[in-house]
Amino acid sequence: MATDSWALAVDEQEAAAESLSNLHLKEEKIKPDANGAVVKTNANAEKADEEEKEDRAAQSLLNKLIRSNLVDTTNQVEVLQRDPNSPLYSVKSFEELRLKPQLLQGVYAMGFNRPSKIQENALPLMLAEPPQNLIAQSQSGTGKTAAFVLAMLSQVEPANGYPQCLCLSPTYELALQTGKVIEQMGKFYPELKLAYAVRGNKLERGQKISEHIVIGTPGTVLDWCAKLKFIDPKKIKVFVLDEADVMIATQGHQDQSIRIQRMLPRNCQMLLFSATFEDSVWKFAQKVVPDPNIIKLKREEETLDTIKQYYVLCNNRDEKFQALCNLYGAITIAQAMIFCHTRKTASWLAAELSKEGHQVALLSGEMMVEQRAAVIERFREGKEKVLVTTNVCARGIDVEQVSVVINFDLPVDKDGNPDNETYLHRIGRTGRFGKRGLAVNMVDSKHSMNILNRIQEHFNKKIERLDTDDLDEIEKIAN
Ligand SMILES: Nc1ncnc2c1ncn2[C@@H]1O[C@H](COP(=O)(O)OP(=O)(O)OP(=O)(O)O)[C@@H](O)[C@H]1O
Repeated sequence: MATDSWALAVDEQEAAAESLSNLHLKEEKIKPDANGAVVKTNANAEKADEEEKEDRAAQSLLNKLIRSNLVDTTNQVEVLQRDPNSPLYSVKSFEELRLKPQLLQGVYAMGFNRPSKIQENALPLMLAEPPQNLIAQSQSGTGKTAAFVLAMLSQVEPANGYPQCLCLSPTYELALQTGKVIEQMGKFYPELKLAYAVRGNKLERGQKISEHIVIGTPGTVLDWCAKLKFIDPKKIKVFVLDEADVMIATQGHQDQSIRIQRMLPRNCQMLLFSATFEDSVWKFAQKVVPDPNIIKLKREEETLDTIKQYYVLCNNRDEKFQALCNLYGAITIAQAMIFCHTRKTASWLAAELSKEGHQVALLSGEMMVEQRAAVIERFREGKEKVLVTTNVCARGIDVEQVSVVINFDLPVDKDGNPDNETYLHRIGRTGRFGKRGLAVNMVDSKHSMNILNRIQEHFNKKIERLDTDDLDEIEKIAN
């Protein structure tokens, strides 16, 4: 039991450290805005909330930085119309939307041939006359940002030199990412101007903003609307709340967003987007989007059906390392990801593997988000065949071509129970990428054997024992 609680303590410590490093990441780069809205540097205060918030924002940014394609899905979009009697429009081409020619040109220049699943339904709703309110949820990468950017760009009247669209993002970095999409899509629309309401962007008092679209974080946007009056909120026609799930995990952002929303005119179009839809997100969404249409796109389900699962019985960490070395030739036929419980173990393991002459990449929470994105990018390009990482750091990252997963430590939650969801996400495959895969779990104590058994029971899928001293067996799994 002592080792279990030790492992737990380490896990918690590491998870906290991962998140704290994200705090540093922000502190180094950015100072809090006048409203103090950004990051509390006193990490002990409101610890849990802050960690969660920083973690989610960092994950979201990381996914954006490494994504090169639309995440496609075979699931159907669920649409709940405010007026169930009105016809349900969906479009299969961008032409059907009768966009301004400059915008259509921008869309095609981005390489979009046809609307994504969520865009098929969301775009006609958002571009309808009169404009409709919308709450939309679908996983990251399904085309939400592109959808609302197109909606904002369509509504702007460039002759009016004042802000007409307002978009809230949870962090400075995420605001910049969305700004980039606006700039790309509006490339052939040069008269259209964009302003960033983020800390550090100081304007002279008494000034009015002439840009048509303002994108920023809630604290600064609230200042610009209420205290400094750079923006006249009464003239806003489209209000977008992006990454609502990340937003509400951030202390203060929910209240600030609501205060901004209350300043907008009644006929302003309200749009809210989120990758997930927990109760708290839903409650928030209802507060800021009156009379909404609702669009949901379920995540593609992952299964363990095409995965060969094994476990290796060891007595300690060194034996696990030895087993891994025995397996190394077999697993590096493809690309492999190795998951560790803590950062310390991940660094140790990467160093030991390097000493053995193996070329491995290490993805760690200590790195800045951009550095992490670079590591993943190199791995995706196949520059390294093995990526060593921790659960916290790699949560929510999709590296599709990985067909071998090694759980150097089994995934457990904060209470020390099996983390089945993480196990499935690490190892499972969606129908679309229905490739075969291989998972090897390292077990080094009674406790971890118990975790493994519970995982096995949960999924009702047998995990076979593998003897890594037996070369024939190793050969068998590699094929
Ligand atoms: N219709 C489309 N056709 C092809 N690619 C698209 C289309 N719409 C968006 N994309 C691309 O797909 C990727 C994901 O799109 P987008 O960022 O809009 O998704 P998202 O749902 O907003 O993700 P996140 O929740 O992470 O912000 C981007 O690289 C984007 O350029």
